[in-house]
Amino acid sequence: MSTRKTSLTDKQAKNGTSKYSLERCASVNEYYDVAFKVMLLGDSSVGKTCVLVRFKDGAFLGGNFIATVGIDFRNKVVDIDNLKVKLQIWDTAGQERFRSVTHAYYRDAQALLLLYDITSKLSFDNIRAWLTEVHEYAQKDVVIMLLGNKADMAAERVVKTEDGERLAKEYGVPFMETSAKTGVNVELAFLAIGKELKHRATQQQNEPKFQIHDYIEAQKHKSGCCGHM
Ligand SMILES: Nc1nc2c(ncn2[C@@H]2O[C@H](COP(=O)(O)OP(=O)(O)OP(=O)(O)O)[C@@H](O)[C@H]2O)c(=O)[nH]1
Repeated sequence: MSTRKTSLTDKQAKNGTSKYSLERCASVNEYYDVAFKVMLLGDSSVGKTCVLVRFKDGAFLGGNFIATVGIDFRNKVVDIDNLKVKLQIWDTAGQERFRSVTHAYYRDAQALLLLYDITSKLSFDNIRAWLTEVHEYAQKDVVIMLLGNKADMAAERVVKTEDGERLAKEYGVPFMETSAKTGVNVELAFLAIGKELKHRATQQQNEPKFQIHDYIEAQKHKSGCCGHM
């Protein structure tokens, strides 16, 4: 596996923290009922690593940008409907030169979070190319969610929320804007994916199908947030 598990550690080191390896060991034996693999995809610097760190640790990796090399992963166990669900989250390098490495992991993923940066038109335009790759390499029934990240950077925004919504609708995937910096919608994105996967895995025949779009909208209203920031 041509991974460099130090990629995040480098980022952490830049930020003066080094707790990751300890956490990883501590979580090895954490109890769970069911496990799913989730992959983060999108252009380099859209914020994949930061979104993952926000979800895992509730922290923001600010400072200098250090690109992920190859692929890295983190686990988090979350409670979903009284079940311990382990999300094994693969953080891929967005840079073109690592594409062949990441292709090898697509087929094992049960869900894909596809990110763009709301301050980068190019990263948004490239989403179609990412979706083409997804259709080529991923499982047919993979769960996909589109995330417009860096929603805190309102002054630099170049991609409108409606454009993200329109694209998501075109591909029939759920959408929300997130911020790894403020944390907005990050947990919701992972929990919605976890719920969808858990329902798929445990659903009884006569049970109503879980509606991920409805769940996301209901949670946004519950939190009193517009859901776009
Ligand atoms: N303001 C703001 N900055 C962010 C946010 N998310 C990420 N960043 C910054 O964007 C830069 C890139 O973030 P990363 O998470 O390393 O990007 P990546 O998508 O993992 O990049 P690759 O590893 O090259 O694929 C860093 O400087 C982060 O601090 C966000 O939500 N808001």
